[in-house]
Amino acid sequence: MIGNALKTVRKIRRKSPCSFISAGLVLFLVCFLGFNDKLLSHDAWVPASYRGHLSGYHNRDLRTIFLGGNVSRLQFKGTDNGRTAHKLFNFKNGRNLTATTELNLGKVSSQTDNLYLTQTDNDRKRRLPQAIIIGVKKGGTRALLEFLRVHPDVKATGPEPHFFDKHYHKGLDWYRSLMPETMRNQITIEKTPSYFITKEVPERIFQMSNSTKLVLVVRDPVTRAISDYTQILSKHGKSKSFQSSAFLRNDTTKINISWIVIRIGLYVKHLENWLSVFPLKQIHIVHGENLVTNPGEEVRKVQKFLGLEPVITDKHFFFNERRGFPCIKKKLKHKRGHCLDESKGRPHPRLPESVMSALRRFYRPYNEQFYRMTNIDFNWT
Ligand SMILES: Nc1ncnc2c1ncn2[C@@H]1O[C@H](COP(=O)(O)OS(=O)(=O)O)[C@@H](OP(=O)(O)O)[C@H]1O
Repeated sequence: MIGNALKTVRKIRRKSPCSFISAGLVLFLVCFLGFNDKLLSHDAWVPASYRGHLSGYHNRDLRTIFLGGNVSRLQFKGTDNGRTAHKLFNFKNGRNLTATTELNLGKVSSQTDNLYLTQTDNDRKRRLPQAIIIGVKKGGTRALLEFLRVHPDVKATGPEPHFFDKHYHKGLDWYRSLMPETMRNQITIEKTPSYFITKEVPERIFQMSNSTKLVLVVRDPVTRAISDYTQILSKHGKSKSFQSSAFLRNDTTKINISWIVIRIGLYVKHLENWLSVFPLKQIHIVHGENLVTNPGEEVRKVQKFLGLEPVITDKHFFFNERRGFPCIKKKLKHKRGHCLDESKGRPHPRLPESVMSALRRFYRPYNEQFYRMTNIDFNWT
């Protein structure tokens, strides 16, 4: 039979080469499509809470599903009155499902539901950050980054890249190589608190992208300075006293502005430099004290500023009495959460009241200018 078939094929090729080529083409398409379909079906069933490449998550009753990523086929398997039921979505040319896309799953619903996903183009790659936490040192920048990281649409660098202040000569490709891989719908973010006080940084970030979203966490400059000094003590062991560095000739009315620990707290001066390049609306300011007492509120505002779904809510936070700080649950269903390490929230040395009031007096006019510049009253004493 095979011999006869081969003979017929040879006959057609001799007599009509065109129809032979067309037949071959049709055969190829059939094979390719069939094979392709098999490839698609090789994707595994995954739990509905799967967040992997698609950063998908579902709401409590599992009747709708929210996904991010480009998907060509999405199948939902669950139960309907005890019977297995399927719901299939076919997106012919792929569909970019954003975090707000709602797909109606109809009656398919149960706790054991599974998702079957096929992505056309996940477009995973390293991207330059669209958002940067620019400071301020000791303001609570690590806490904010760790909180934001819980959001499925946020990817962050671990260590501080220090690209725009220390490693600028290495170029943007070097900077990009430090970034985590992201999907198109995800936001890449990094934090380097020294950017805030480095003169050249705003212009350099603007050159990278003038739409970069900037986040600044500020904290009472007096406690910030003591926090900074505490870090110096912990790194260098016994150090000069706070007073001997902060005041000239031990005179509490003569503040040593050239000491970096004092200078960082002149927020208005540094912000002026940023506002010569970026409009204020592109800089979101986080209230550092409120980030400790009401993290849910501050994170909600940051999510809004970054154009993210308000995934992280008050429910994600719990207060750790021993640490005296809020910690975060990566998933609501988790019993335990993630607290920052012991280098955050160190006990501060107690300074004499005369030193404290001299510092408060010194910072007050700068703080008031800062409130006016930002239109926010931080109420620092
Ligand atoms: N949730 C939570 N857990 C722990 N610590 C918290 C938290 N929220 C804010 N903070 C405050 O963050 C301060 C450290 O700030 P930074 O992370 O910006 O420091 S650094 O510039 O990266 O060194 C750190 O300062 P110190 O208390 O002086 O150590 C904390 O007061």
